[in-house]
Amino acid sequence: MEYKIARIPGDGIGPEISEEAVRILSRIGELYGHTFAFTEVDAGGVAIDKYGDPLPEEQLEACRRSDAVLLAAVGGEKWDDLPVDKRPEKGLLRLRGGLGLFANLRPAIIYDELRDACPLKDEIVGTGLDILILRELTGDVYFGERGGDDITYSSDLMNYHDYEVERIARLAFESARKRGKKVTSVDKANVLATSRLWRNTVSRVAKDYPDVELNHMYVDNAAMQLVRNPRQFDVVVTGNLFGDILTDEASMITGSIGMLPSASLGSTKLGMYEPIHGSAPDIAGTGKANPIAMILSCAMMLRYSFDLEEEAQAIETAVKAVLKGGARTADIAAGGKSISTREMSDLILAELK
Ligand SMILES: NC(=O)c1ccc[n+]([C@@H]2O[C@H](COP(=O)([O-])OP(=O)(O)OC[C@H]3O[C@@H](n4cnc5c(N)ncnc54)[C@H](O)[C@@H]3O)[C@@H](O)[C@H]2O)c1
Ligand SMILES: CC(C)[C@H](C(=O)O)[C@@H](O)C(=O)O
Ligand SMILES: [Mg+2]
Repeated sequence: MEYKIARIPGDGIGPEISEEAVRILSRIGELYGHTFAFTEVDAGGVAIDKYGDPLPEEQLEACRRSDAVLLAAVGGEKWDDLPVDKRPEKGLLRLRGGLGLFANLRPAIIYDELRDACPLKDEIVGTGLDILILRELTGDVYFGERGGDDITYSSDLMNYHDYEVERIARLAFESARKRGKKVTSVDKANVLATSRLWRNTVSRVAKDYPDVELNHMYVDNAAMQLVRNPRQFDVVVTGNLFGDILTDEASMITGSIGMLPSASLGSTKLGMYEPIHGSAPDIAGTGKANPIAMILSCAMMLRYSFDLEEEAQAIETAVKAVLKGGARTADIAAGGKSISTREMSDLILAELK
């Protein structure tokens, strides 16, 4: 069967890790008899340089015509002086909004093999820590009206509708049913009206899931609890901005931001898959980038957009085996010997037999 993938290499380390994703998927295709047909799509800084727009309409259309989108990362210092609506990151937001991808799944899983890179090793290594953070992705302050001049006054409107909260809350309860049967909803309902709406809506939806335990937590406390006792969490559901921040934190308690994949889903099978990290301009071109978050994002794509569970697990098993064998990129080497981006993906490829 042929699967059409829109591939967005983007900026910084993006093209480097995106290339590794193609190698891994091509091997999966050979092994299991699938064809992955890639169309390269320009988005982010590279598209600003080429077309003066971080996501020209025809690039978005190419994504719409695909079965899934594989995005590496966008952004970088070169475009840092641009106003928010013209920046590379705006291209990413337009992709998420334009494709209707309201649910961002960010699994934070502990790899016991990474013990030395894990700052909470004594608390969580060997405990099977597995948190699923569900981040609402097409609402909140990211998509609200903006105003001002960036110098004397500026504003970003934070807003949510009940239906936007309801659909992500339902996904959280459905996911929890298949896992640890616990949902923690994170908000700032002691201060924000949007969080009052969030909390009321999640509580209402919870009535349809009496078998799932629900607790509410303020975001500042959640940030602290993630470090103090991450094992209390099963599924975490939260808004766009809080989810952005908490997932970077969650990645670090499990070892490195270079390890965390994500799936952005909507109401159709067309999803977008991307590592949670950015374009890492500080290591771009050095061969130091960890390709694992990108490679695990491919596994999520196989699972959620293509229903290829066995193939998804083959990638995940190969990654685990390589980590078990001791291979480390610099971010997970804990000061020890490290290998390059290409060497890491060569090892993962070799495990895919
Ligand atoms: N999805 C995306 O495209 C995305 C996500 C986050 C940030 N960004 C953009 O990326 C640019 C840089 O942002 P930032 O520096 O705040 O965050 P970043 O995630 O790019 O980097 C933060 C730190 O983590 C390291 N890091 C990130 N990914 C790594 C990997 N795969 N392997 C090893 N180390 C890795 C970097 O070297 C850096 O020290 C900004 O323009 C930002 O807007 C894009
Ligand atoms: C680059 C930026 C727009 C993006 C976000 O804030 O959603 C990133 O930080 C992420 O986590 O995917
Ligand atoms: Mg982020």
